[in-house]
Order: sequence, then structure tokens, then C-alpha cells
Amino acid sequence: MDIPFVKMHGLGNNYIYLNLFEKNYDEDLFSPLAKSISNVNTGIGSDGLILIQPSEVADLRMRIFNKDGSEGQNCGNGLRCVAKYVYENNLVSSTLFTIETKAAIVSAEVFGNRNKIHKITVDMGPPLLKRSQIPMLGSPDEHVVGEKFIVNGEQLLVTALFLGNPNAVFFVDEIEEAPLYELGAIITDDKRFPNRANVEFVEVINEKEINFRVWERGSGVTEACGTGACAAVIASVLNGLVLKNEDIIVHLKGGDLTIKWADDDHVWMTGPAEVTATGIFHWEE
Ligand SMILES: N[C@@H](CCC[C@H](N)C(=O)O)C(=O)O
Repeated sequence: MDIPFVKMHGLGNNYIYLNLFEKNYDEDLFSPLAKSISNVNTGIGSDGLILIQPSEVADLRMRIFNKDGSEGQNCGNGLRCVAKYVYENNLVSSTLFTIETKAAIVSAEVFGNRNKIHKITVDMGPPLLKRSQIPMLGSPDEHVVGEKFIVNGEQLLVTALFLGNPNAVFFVDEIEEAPLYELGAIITDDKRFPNRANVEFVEVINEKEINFRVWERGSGVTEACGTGACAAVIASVLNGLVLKNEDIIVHLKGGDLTIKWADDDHVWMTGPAEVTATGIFHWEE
């Protein structure tokens, strides 16, 4: 089967995108296709697969499949790429529109013109802070802020929350020393997170700036993670390390995002999105 695709990235977090406004496929295709297409040796090479679809409740719908074929609930970098794509391809009429995801309906605003959108702001909605909402084992209504977390014989402090996806945030003194490969793979599958978790390491530079690295659930280390960066800012506010209702600059491996956890509880993410390739993927089941 020949499958037309666009490859896009948000700060290096790269996915293969399918425009399902034009053409639809069998539901059973997506998980194996995500695994196959993401393989850098035998596929195209990507952090996963993203579907751009019509929606009955919003202007459009986005679905995200990780590299391992699992489906995520949301994708911050994906939302910005999808927003750029639908506006530049005339699939929406105004610069402000809504996108349905598995986690929530969010709104996106694009800046630029039909030929080139250079910046996108997404209202990611409010975070969910209760253990039962993350989900994380323990007392259902409790929040998880700076909680003792022993893993691999090491004692860490975790702040966990749901912002589009489950996130476990750990603060480090030096971002380059973060145990990304050593502990990321273990923590993401830790039994305390029944739906697994994205694992973020954060170094606070000052009250308006943080460094960030991520091990993503289902995809491993990536250059950037939009939902994870939002979670990192929320965790930093909850621990009294950065300011609420202020623009916080998050330095990711692939570049910077501006994130604000506003007083009305909504989280705003602003950053770029780029198209890198378009083509046809030859799929053999
Ligand atoms: N890269 C994404 C998040 C993608 C989904 C995640 N790996 C999960 O399964 O939770 C982002 O930019 O938010």
C-alpha cells in the first residue's frame, strides 16, 4: 500500500504525519505502521506517527502513536506541527481553532500567513494533579510534589502530574549529568505508574528559565517534548522554583519553548514547527 506522508518536527521531536482528511485507513493499521515507519533503518525514522483527522467536536482531531506502537493521549510538539499544517493547507479558515486529542480539546493560534506559519501558541488546558488522575498508585486525592521515590537503589524526589500525558519530573543540579539513559527507561515502566509515564529531568537556572531533558513513554530519548515541558514548568511552580503566571523559557535539547502556567490554571505553550519532507511510504504488511 502506498501511504502519502509529511514529516514535521517541533524542536527536533519528529513525527510522520498522515492527512486523513483526504484518505482514511483501517484502524488496525496505525499501531504497526507507527513501529514500522519510525524505524530509521527499514522505515523513515521518527519518534512516531501522528494522524490529522476530521472531528465531530472540534475543528480537527489529532492522534499520536509512539515509536513502540502505543498510543499517547496528547503531543505538544505534534499539536504545533498539526496547527501549522492545517492552516497552511487551508483545512481551517481562521488563525484560531480547536483540536480534539484523546486527553482534551485544546485551542491553537497560528502566527504568519498561509505560506509560512512560524510560531504557534496552544492553550494546553489545566493540569490534573491528583494521583488517581495521573495515574500513580497511592491515596487517590493526594498530590505528588517532591515525594521520595526510590529506584535502582537511588533515592530521588518526584513531582508527578497529568498534562495531556502522565509525567514524572525530577530536579537535577546539572542537566548534562541527568541520568536520562540510566533511569529514564526504568522509571517510564515503573509499576507505580499504571499507564507508564514520560520522565523529565529539570535544572532550574533562575525563576524564569529551566533546562530540560526527557525520556518519552513509548519512544525513549527525544530532542523535545511539549507536554513534558509544560509538566516541567508546572512541577517547578509547585516546588516554588519558578514563577506562576509568567513566561518561563524551557531550554530543550532541540531548542526553546515558552510556557506559562496562568492564574486561571491553563497552561500556554508557544514555539515553532517545521516541515522537513513529504513523500510516499511503501507499506507491506
Ligand atoms: N512528544 C510528545 C508526547 C508524545 C506522547 C508521549 N510519548 C506519551 O506516550 O505520553 C509531546 O511533544 O508532547
